[in-house]
Amino acid sequence: MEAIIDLKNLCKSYGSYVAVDQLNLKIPHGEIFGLLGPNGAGKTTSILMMLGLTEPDSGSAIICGHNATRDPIKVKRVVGYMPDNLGFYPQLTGLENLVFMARLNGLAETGIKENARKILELVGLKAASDKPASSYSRGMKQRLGLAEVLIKKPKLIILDEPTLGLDPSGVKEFLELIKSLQREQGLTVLLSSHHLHHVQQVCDRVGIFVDGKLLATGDLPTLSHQLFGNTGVETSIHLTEELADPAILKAEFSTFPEINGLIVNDRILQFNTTQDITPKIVRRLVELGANIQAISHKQYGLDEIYAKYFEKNTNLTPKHESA
Ligand SMILES: Nc1ncnc2c1ncn2[C@@H]1O[C@H](COP(=O)(O)OP(=O)(O)OP(=O)(O)O)[C@@H](O)[C@H]1O
Repeated sequence: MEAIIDLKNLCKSYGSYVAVDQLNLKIPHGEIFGLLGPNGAGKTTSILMMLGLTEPDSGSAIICGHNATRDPIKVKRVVGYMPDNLGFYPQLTGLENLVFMARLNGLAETGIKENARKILELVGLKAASDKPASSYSRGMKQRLGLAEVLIKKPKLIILDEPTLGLDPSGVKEFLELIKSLQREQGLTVLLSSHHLHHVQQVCDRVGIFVDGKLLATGDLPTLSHQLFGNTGVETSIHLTEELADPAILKAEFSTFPEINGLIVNDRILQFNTTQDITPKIVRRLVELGANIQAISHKQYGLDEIYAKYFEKNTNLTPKHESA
């Protein structure tokens, strides 16, 4: 299937500062992709190149089959973009703002208000449609921003830091809305964020973007695998007494294909495994006569993955400062 976003060797510098460095990325139809990176990583610059609003120094951005640099108008027709700094006419109602935006986008006048009302209902603003935008909370403004994006019936929506400034319940609700749009309307979504947990909640795949470089892409297990090898899960088992012969135990567990490592430290057994096989390990230990006192279990999440990438790349971070 043709990729909705197809970026090849995309580069952009501001003077001697490299903001985006050889960005390669394909996003298929129907995916929610999270571009995750700290402030200044180059996320907005990449998005602007995808929209044809900034010209790349080299490389290409093909969006829904159109070259963003050569055909920005065609890209604009099929992509809905929500920037991180939303602006509305405060004295106009939500409905009036939306109708105004629909006209700006050249949408047909027939049924324009009915359609706007439907979209406002879809994003959960039905009750507030006739209230001025100045009375909207941050979360409501984000929803109105999303409504403005959806009214042009885009194939792809690009959301730059959509959860910025929302409280935890606002974040949850907004992300659930995005997910339901993907499910019900088959939308493809690219969202940028520097919040790990937000991205983790909703994205099918994540790209970790640091210092202009896309360091890794994949779903959580894939990223975990790339970073931690096969040691994705750590299970620690505390026994009531020390083992008489740890070598026997090690030999026994060496036959488990999921186990990559076993460290025996007095009464503590630490298993590194490709997947969570805690019940299987416990069963075998009990069969071998071990008395278990406690079990703890840890699966690497996006936090560890993110931290690991930053740890790995701390030597890259000062690049900007030295520019
Ligand atoms: N027009 C510009 N002129 C010079 N430097 C720029 C320009 N636009 C962006 N930059 C620099 O390029 C780098 C990448 O910026 P960009 O806005 O793409 O990052 P970001 O990941 O979106 O971060 P943020 O979340 O802070 O917006 C930053 O260091 C920024 O200062």
